[in-house]
Amino acid sequence: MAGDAAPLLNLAEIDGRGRALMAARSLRGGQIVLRDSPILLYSALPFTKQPPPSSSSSSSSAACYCDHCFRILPPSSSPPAVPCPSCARHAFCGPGCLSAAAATSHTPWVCQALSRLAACPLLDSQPVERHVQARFLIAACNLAAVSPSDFQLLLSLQGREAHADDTVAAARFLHSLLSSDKLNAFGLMEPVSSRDGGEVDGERSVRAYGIYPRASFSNHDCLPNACRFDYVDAASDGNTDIIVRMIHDVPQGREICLSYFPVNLNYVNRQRRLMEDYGFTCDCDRCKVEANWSDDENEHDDIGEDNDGDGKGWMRTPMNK
Ligand SMILES: C[S@@+](CC[C@H](N)C(=O)[O-])C[C@H]1O[C@@H](n2cnc3c(N)ncnc32)[C@H](O)[C@@H]1O
Repeated sequence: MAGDAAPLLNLAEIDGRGRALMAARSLRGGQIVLRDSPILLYSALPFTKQPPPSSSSSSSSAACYCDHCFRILPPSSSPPAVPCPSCARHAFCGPGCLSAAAATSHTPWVCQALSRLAACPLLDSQPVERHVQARFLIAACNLAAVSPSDFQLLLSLQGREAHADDTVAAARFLHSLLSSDKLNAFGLMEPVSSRDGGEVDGERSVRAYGIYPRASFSNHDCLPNACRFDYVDAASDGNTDIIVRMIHDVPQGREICLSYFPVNLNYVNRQRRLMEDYGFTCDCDRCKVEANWSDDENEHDDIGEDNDGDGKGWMRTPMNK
């Protein structure tokens, strides 16, 4: 992409689909075509009234994550996790993440905002999705303060520039931020073994969401030609980058698509999810075929395992994507 001497991907505008990633030259199956770093990361976990159990004393089977790099904190971590000195609610995998967080993702303002929200009695009646949206808004407002250029980039993903001069602009701004959360976030999945075998309601759950400015341009296809991977727990110093790898060869000029959820969903569930979460009807080659299947065939249970994951399921691993 941008900045490479001979880019593998370029950006194009496609009628009815908006911006899209295209193969700038022929690409091979297995080839890594994009590495991307997040401009924003936020926890996917609901707020709880109690501080999370400390990593050394926990007997809970639920996993705890570093609140900066989102690596798993092992139950008896050595060296132990470092709690935030102000709130003690948030923990970091080491002094490096603690000091990086204090300057970026867990500034004193974020710390106070999260603590106030956690103490808010109204929160109990809210669905997890609202908790996550609140986390996103706090992280996004903080980004505006700590990295205005990344904040502008975040807004540009929704095709809007920031105008904070009047009420309408402010409302648009908030709307665009919340849409951005829904449309552009990639889920970093919990490890397979962290909760009851890693499956919640049949799908792996998400530990954190990230906004990846270049990968965000990937459109959806129910039979994708690329998939994305993360390696959050693999690096000893934390790694929240994602990579996009080709599933098979494609010629120059072909659009590069991910699936926004597990590919094993049936036609009806895929269409429902795409309309509810992303606001479009999919007319990919697979949907054209499956649209003609009998009701019986289309309403069978989704089959197989969620074999990768991104909250939006597996291939694209943006929000739930
Ligand atoms: C993460 S964004 C992808 C980039 C987007 N096209 C853009 O211009 O910013 C997701 C949005 O892209 C559009 N989109 C993605 N896949 C599509 C598809 N297969 N058909 C139509 N629109 C699609 C939808 O508007 C969706 O909400």
